[in-house]
Amino acid sequence: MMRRKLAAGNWKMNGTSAALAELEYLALQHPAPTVDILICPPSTLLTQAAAQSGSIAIGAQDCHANTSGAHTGDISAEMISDSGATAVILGHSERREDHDETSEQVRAKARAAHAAGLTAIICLGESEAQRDAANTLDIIAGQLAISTPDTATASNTVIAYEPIWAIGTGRVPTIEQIIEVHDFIREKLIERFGADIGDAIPLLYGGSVKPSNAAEIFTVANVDGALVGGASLKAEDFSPIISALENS
Ligand SMILES: O=C(CO)COP(=O)(O)O
Repeated sequence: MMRRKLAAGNWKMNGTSAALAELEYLALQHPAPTVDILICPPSTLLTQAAAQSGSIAIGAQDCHANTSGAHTGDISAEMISDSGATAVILGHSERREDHDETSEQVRAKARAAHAAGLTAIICLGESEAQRDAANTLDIIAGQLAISTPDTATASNTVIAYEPIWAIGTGRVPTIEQIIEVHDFIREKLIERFGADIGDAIPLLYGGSVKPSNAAEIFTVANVDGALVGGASLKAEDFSPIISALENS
């Protein structure tokens, strides 16, 4: 099974218009990539980024489940699509934590994203306490089952495994731990969606991915790319991660 490979950068709440120079520089370094490249800047930069990102696709970091209405401060999937972006990160642990987002809400948002023609990147991950209590696979199974809508296909959905304790900490799971969770997610997707779709949905690893560890992480069969935070902010850091994925 040849799955799409994806190097995705999540800028989180970082970047004013000056950061677009990094995007331009990254696009210049990868004019004809052999993997998909996606940058998710803050929503204030979506339109400008999409207009000048060349070979790099642009995504948002959240959307509302409704198409429009009285939801001050929120943006809809249709608005994201209208900006020129093609994807949206949903259910990131920082949103689950900072905004009390539930997996039910993530599923509604993913449905809205699909309806607007966006790729939904659905994030899952256990806390350190949950891992220590040997609950990782239960947590992942629950988040995956509830957060993923029935509208998921191999072309509109990506699942990202991001252990919370590995985000921004410099701590990375062992390769065995990554294999265990990614194989488990793959099995659950095939169980639910059948082999054609379940085997074709790309799975990303996220959490302290750096140029120094990317190649090793990309050796895992069910790792189809990465969702990168800190190391996606500078082209000089993200570029070697893209190259590692291209060479994997
Ligand atoms: O949360 C992440 C990407 O969504 C990972 O962040 P870091 O790469 O900074 O650990």
